[in-house]
Amino acid sequence: MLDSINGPQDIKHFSMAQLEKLAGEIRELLIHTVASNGGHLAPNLGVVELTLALHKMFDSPKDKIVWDVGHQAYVHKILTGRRATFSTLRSVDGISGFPKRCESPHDVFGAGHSSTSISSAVGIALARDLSGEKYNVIAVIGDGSLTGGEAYEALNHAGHLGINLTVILNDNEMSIAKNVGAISEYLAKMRTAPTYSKVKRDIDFLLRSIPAIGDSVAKTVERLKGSLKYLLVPGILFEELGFTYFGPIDGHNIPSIMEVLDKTKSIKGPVIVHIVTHKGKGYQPAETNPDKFHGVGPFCVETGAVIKPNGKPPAYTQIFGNAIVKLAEHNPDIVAITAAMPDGTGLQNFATRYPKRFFDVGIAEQHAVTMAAGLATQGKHPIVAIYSTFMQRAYDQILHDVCLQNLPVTFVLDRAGIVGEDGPTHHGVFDYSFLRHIPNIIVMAPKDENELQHMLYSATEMNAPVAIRYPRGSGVGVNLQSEFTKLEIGKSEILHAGKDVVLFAVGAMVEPCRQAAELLADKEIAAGVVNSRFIKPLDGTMIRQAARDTGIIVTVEDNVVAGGFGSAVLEYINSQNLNWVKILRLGLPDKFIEHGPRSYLLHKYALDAQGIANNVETFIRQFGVRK
Ligand SMILES: Cc1ncc(C[n+]2csc(CCOP(=O)(O)OP(=O)(O)O)c2C)c(N)n1
Ligand SMILES: CC(=O)[C@@H](O)[C@H](O)COP(=O)(O)O
Ligand SMILES: [Mg+2]
Repeated sequence: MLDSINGPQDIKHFSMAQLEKLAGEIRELLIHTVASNGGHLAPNLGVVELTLALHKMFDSPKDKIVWDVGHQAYVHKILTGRRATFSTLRSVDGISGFPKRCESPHDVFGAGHSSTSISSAVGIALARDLSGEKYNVIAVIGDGSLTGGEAYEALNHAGHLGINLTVILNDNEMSIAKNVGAISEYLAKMRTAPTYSKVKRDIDFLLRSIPAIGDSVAKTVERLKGSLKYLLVPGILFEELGFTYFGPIDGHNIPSIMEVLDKTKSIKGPVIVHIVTHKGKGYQPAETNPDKFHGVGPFCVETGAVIKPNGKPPAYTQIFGNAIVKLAEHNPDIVAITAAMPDGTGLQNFATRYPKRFFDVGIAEQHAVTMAAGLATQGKHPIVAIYSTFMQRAYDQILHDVCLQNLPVTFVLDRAGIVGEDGPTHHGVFDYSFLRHIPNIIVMAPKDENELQHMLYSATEMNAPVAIRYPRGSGVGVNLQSEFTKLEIGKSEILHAGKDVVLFAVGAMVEPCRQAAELLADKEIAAGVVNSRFIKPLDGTMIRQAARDTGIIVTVEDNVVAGGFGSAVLEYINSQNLNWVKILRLGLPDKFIEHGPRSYLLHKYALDAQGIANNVETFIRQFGVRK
């Protein structure tokens, strides 16, 4: 049946039985494709029936379906002409793991970062109304994404406008980990909102108990009041914002979903449909561990065991997670904050060990940073662990709330540089550029796992805003030191000298530069290598030394060249009138980097040893090696 699907029109005539059968086939395709390619399995298994109902009841791409985060849009892609290419999911030149406008007219809005769907849907609906066109606009947002502030900005505005649009709230009680927050608790109450019969029972109980006047009656009245509130106006929060609320309904019951969607078409103004789903539905390992199968690497379908590349050194994430626990033992002021990603950032051990000093704020990066600033004003030392790409959300909070007040907050940016298959929405390649120009901040990047430990310790001893960034995945594989040492701010280190050129490498680029120097030596080019360590403040002494010794400097970073580390060195050289210096800046170009394996992309963009060596050799030949 699935092989006959080449577009949503192919399911319009399907019966319920056929749709149920198709759902089973889609689940099989999801499981086997993600088992091979990796990806977001649990979220997609949870929206199979919803997506079928949406494409049955609406007419995409005339009707616009917007996905929040979009990590759960695989079924949408399968139904909208990408079944045959679905096996290329997240692979080089294959289809993206997120909606992309350039990939299909059915992908009406690109996504990857959370809580944007309602805002974009409002914009699309406004454009529709301004041009007098007629079509439905639907935003699909998860309960986790509904913890993101932008979602409320959009709900507030949509209610104010009274605009015609439908929000589908996919409530599976999960963000990546278990969902957090008062909204999540409110949704739980609505999921378990008392049915009429329960309220009736309460009333009966009350009446029977009148002779026994006392606290039992008072409690019952209280309970009755609580019940009535949810019974008489379920979804009161949304209703008060101007939405018509439907739900909660079974998000795996296609006829129920279709019935409600049909009703929404005739309702004026914004509508919210609250569906309840099971993340990972249809694949036992994912149903049991929806957090592990939220985003998963290749795995064995039979057992659900993730296929781990053997012999890999521990990930930087793990090094950070262990180091922060160790530091917290001796420093009671250390508190840790995550924005809905305790596992991804490595804070789960800290959370277990120091539950009172750990805060998961939900997908709320802006709140996380300003809350950290508040904590810092009262003597705490917050460690804010947020992926580089998601830290972009909190740029003004870093600048305005932390750095302007020069508060001791440590930002730990995991997934910096090229992340790989998540692609352009997730590569953390801008943080050097959006951080280094902010006054008061110190920006560091470790060459290996030991230096990460030293940087973390140093940051907790510096009474200033500090950012530390490191890449996704394994470290270099050095023997881990048990002692953490304090680094001198702004001090870099010479790894080895070279009379022809000096490579100023930073962070994850140090190791490939060390290897590149060996390749260059075979070409009789003596390249020095500096582990720069600090993107801000720069080690001016080292730069001036290199200017005098070789007059040729190459900077290497896994950040965009524009405004990055190399730009900082260039500015410094200019400010010191070192006009004879020739400088080559290696890094990522002024474009969004596509998805693909991290190693493949580093090679493609010449940020592996061979690429760096080739570029340096070409540059040197151009200016002649100093005799
Ligand atoms: C701004 C931002 N922060 C964090 C993330 C990481 N992230 C991706 S999906 C997700 C959880 C989404 O939960 P929900 O919306 O409930 O979708 P579900 O996976 O449960 O279907 C998070 C935290 C992100 N994509 N964007
Ligand atoms: C969809 C999303 O934003 C997250 O699931 C992200 O893909 C996690 O990235 P890691 O797999 O690097 O933790
Ligand atoms: Mg969820």
